[in-house]
Amino acid sequence: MLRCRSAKGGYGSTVPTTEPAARRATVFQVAPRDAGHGELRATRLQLPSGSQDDTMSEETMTKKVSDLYPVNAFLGGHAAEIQARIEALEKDRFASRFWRKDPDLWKSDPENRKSIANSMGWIDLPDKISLHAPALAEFARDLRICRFKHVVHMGMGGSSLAPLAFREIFEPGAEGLALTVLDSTSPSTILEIERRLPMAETFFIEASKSGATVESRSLGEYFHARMRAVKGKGAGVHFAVVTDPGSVLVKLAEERNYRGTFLNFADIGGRYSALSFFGLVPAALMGLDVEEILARGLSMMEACGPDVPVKKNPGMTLGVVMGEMALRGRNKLTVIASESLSALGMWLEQLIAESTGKEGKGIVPVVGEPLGDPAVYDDDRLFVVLCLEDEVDGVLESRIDALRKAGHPVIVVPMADRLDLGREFFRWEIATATAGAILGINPFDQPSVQESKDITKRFLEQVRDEGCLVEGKIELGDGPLQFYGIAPGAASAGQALSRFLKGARSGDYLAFLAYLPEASGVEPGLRNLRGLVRDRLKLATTLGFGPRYLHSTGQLHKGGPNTGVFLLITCDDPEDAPIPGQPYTFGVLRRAQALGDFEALAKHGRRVLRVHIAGNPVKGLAALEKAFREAL
Ligand SMILES: O=P(O)(O)OC[C@H]1O[C@H](O)[C@H](O)[C@@H](O)[C@@H]1O
Repeated sequence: MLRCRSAKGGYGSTVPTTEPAARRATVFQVAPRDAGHGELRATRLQLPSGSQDDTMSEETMTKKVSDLYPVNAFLGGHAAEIQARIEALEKDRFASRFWRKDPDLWKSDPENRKSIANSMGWIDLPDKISLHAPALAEFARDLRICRFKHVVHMGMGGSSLAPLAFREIFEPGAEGLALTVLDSTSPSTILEIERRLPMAETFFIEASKSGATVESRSLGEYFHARMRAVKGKGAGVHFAVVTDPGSVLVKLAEERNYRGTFLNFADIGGRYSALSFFGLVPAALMGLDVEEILARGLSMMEACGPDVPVKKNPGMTLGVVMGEMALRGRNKLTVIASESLSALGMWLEQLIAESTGKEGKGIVPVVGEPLGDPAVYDDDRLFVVLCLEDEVDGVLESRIDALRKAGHPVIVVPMADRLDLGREFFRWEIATATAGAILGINPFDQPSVQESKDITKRFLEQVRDEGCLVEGKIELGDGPLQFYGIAPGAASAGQALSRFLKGARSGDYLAFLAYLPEASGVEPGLRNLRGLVRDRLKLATTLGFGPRYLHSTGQLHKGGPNTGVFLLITCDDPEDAPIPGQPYTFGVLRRAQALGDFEALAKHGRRVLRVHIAGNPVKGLAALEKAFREAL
């Protein structure tokens, strides 16, 4: 339902002063649908309450039941177990119960049953949200008419990773706005965006299901204050929120006359929200073909329907493979994504890690690790190849073939084109929820995420009370590297790392938790470290930039199996930015988040070491690589 209301503030102020008078008049014509005063038209898009409906219409589900989406799977000797599991699920009427949102497929205690029943609003999203695609296109058209050129999407985890995938995988449409996704508290990232984008032509989306996430709230306040400095009371026309009904953002948007309020379904968790307003609003503003993306999602939804046998269900069979492989020790789901699809890997990482990493169980997604020869991998891997059909070349094929020949299971998921992203979002959501049932966990909650947040809050209160963060004592300094939390007796960086890595066993993974700028030179430096550890120790490696990973793999790190070895890397911020209304800056917030997670990991008995880089992070990473070479 699209509801228009008028609000004070004027389009006039959003139009560059060079705007021809005729165009300005057109802008004003868009506005007065209800009030007729040439005032700002605010959009409020609310999804129908039918979201809680348990039943799919006959028509929807029988239209095109198909098994058109097979994955090409080599099961590395596990075909019999997988077949047996498929038969067991069939006997248990898994598919029809799944579509009836039966919580007992996962958990039977009252608390989990309630949480699961309230989290399955995503299963028919491609169908029920497609009604709203024209309204999204209209919203995007209004922004174009008002001469907006850029959109900044601010959100964390499930509220930003699908937009990031759209941003990285697609070129903006011919008339689309250029999308920037901001999911960081790094001062240099924030200031770079502020310097790069002309405020008068920039539109901001604050996306948060809860409306309470500290990063998104701080970013929203920062850029609203900046816009007010430029536009005064007219700042609101540059903003929209995507959130759940009743969140503080709804009220805020009303008070500040924001241009748009997109109310999502409350029964969809962040990581299952790609095809809801959280993913689709930025996609529409980029000028993407949202209707076609949803049509692809719908075709997968139908192929995964309640009447399709599990063995022909492209989402559930994938989930069975993921779950069964994990139970058999192959729980490092290693994504080999072609360059153009690498951002899909980041979305998948959150979906899989946060959904399955709990109760000491979990599937560890390994994304962005350089592809190696079969000999550098332990037998804890399940490989998944994500590629566009026309990107599969002889080199990739022969490398995949080598993995198969060495006995590693490999699944190839080809996409006909980029629009198939709609299809894959849906397939992997079904697959992950199915794998969750096999592992016997609730795939829709994230009980361990709060702990780091609580400790971070304690550090920030310390700043409020004492004026600064207390970081603990540097236990070893070696050139630009300063170590915290090392085993006693180490006299050099190499020795500190050697002692730290000594206990790493087959089946463990090394996670690099980088509170570093995502600037040129940093990522290659970290990539080198990953390659080194993987090749020398045969350990799976992961990389997360802080604070993004807290909302992605953070749950798995603390709630999953105690097989992670964590190297947390911080560095100095060369510049900083204030957070309106707070006694601390973005730089302090980010450091408090790093310290909060370090403490939470230690509390869970995880093996964790912190190294701080003094000065240039690229040089620091080079020193770290040298130390790793000494240690391994
Ligand atoms: O959308 P929000 O309420 O701001 O939540 C953003 C993120 O916050 C937490 O970290 C959760 O673990 C994520 O699942 C969620 O996506």
